[in-house]
Amino acid sequence: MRLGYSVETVRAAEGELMARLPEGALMQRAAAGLAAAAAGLLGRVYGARVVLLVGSGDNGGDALYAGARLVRRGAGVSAVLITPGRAHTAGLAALLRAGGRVADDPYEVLAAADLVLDGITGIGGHGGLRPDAVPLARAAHGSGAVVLAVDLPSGVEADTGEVGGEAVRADATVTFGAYKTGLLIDPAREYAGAVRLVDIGLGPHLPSVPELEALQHADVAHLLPVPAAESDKYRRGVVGVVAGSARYPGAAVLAVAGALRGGAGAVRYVGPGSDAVIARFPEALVHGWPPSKAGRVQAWVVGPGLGDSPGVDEVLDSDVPVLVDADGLRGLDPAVVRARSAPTLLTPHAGEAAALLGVAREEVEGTRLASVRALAAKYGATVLLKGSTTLVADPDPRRAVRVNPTGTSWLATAGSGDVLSGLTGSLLAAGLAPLDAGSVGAYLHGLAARLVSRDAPVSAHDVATALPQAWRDTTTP
Ligand SMILES: NC(=O)C1=CN([C@@H]2O[C@H](COP(=O)(O)OP(=O)(O)OC[C@H]3O[C@@H](n4cnc5c(N)ncnc54)[C@H](OP(=O)(O)O)[C@@H]3O)[C@@H](O)[C@H]2O)[C@@H](O)CC1
Ligand SMILES: [K+]
Repeated sequence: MRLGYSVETVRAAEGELMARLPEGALMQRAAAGLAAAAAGLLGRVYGARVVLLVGSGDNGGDALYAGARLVRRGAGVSAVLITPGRAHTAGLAALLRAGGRVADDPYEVLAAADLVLDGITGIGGHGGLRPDAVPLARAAHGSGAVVLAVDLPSGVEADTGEVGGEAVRADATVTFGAYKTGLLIDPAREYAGAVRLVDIGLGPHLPSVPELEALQHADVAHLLPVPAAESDKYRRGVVGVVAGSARYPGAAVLAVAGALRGGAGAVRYVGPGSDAVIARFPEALVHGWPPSKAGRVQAWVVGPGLGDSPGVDEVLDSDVPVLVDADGLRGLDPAVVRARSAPTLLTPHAGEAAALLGVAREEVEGTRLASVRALAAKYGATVLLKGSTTLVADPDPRRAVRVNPTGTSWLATAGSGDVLSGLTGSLLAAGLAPLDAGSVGAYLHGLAARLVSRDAPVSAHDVATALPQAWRDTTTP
């Protein structure tokens, strides 16, 4: 599991650790890790041209000390001081002592740089880059040099992943002690490039529950349902799907395609897409209206391609977990969801989430973490917010929000959400808790898309077909 922490949590842990160490020791650990990563990116340090963008805080201090280490290995290092006279005093002295220099013309050194260390702001920065830093960040980006962000790309919000104004676009980021939540969430995640964590000994001082969790293969393998020897299809779980309409029969087929590959022992389908479903999947059990007469299920999926067809009220009336997606979310009443005796999992994209919250879509896209938490609180439900970084929030605000690391922009394709609904509903029926079902579903779905896409467009059908391979990949050590 990759864990993300808020600035407040990181600062508290740093404070505890710093109290036990000699002054400056923590910054030296950070600078050593940063210099090693910089050397790795450069390949050959001797003779390389390195530029440090140095802000007025400790983030600039890290860059200056790392710069001093690179000078000692033969690099030519120039510091660009964003606010001259306010750079980290001891760090600047160390750089100059080692043989580094302060740049006379920032744009000249940037144009010739092999590597730029972005030490303008770290966890102390707010509100995007200030105007004096903006042209320098742009020049770094346009220079052809590798841009390595110190702790965070300067200008992104460390806690939320929001990017309020301009920010540094990094090729890679070295972050200290713990992932900051913003590094795992778009849009900031995109600005960070490849993120490497440098251990500075913070671990024992961090709380056991982070703000954010990203599952990795081993976590998913641990959560996936495995049938016992004596399992029959009913014990493995039966998932019911209410989806599709005369207008969108394909949504029914795709939701069932996902459900058949999510570990449940059987899939029941109820709705106007029966003919299409049975023609494609003879193994599905199709039933006439209403869902309550379809026989026992352990979880329902309702909504994909439903149009104005009924189904949501009937399914929410049941006493088993329900996943509500797409058309099922339209006008969904929080009181009805809150009154349910079994868990509910909502799976909106940003537009649907915006409608449920009564805000603009852009607001949800720019504040994904706050939005998913707000929806989970409003509905008393688990919420999976689909998008460039899919987030899953539990209704209990003390639980960490899960962030999906396997997404790919090729997944933004018609019908892929229907596959995800079916898959995740199937995991619910197989007995996973909603937070686990949502995060494991998103993980497998993203991985399946990557497997079939390999940087080319994919169809939702392809994604469903690749799910068994994604499952196998996560469970094969
Ligand atoms: N604590 C530790 O143990 C360790 C911390 N470490 C490192 O320290 C970093 C945190 O350092 P920090 O707290 O000094 O804040 P930091 O991110 O440098 O920025 C604050 C300065 O930036 C300025 N500024 C603010 N907004 C701005 C903007 N939009 N655009 C431009 N400038 C802006 C603001 O200026 P002011 O408002 O005062 O004018 C203020 O002076 C952390 O990320 C990690 O790298 C590591 O060494 C490991 C040990
Ligand atoms: K930075």
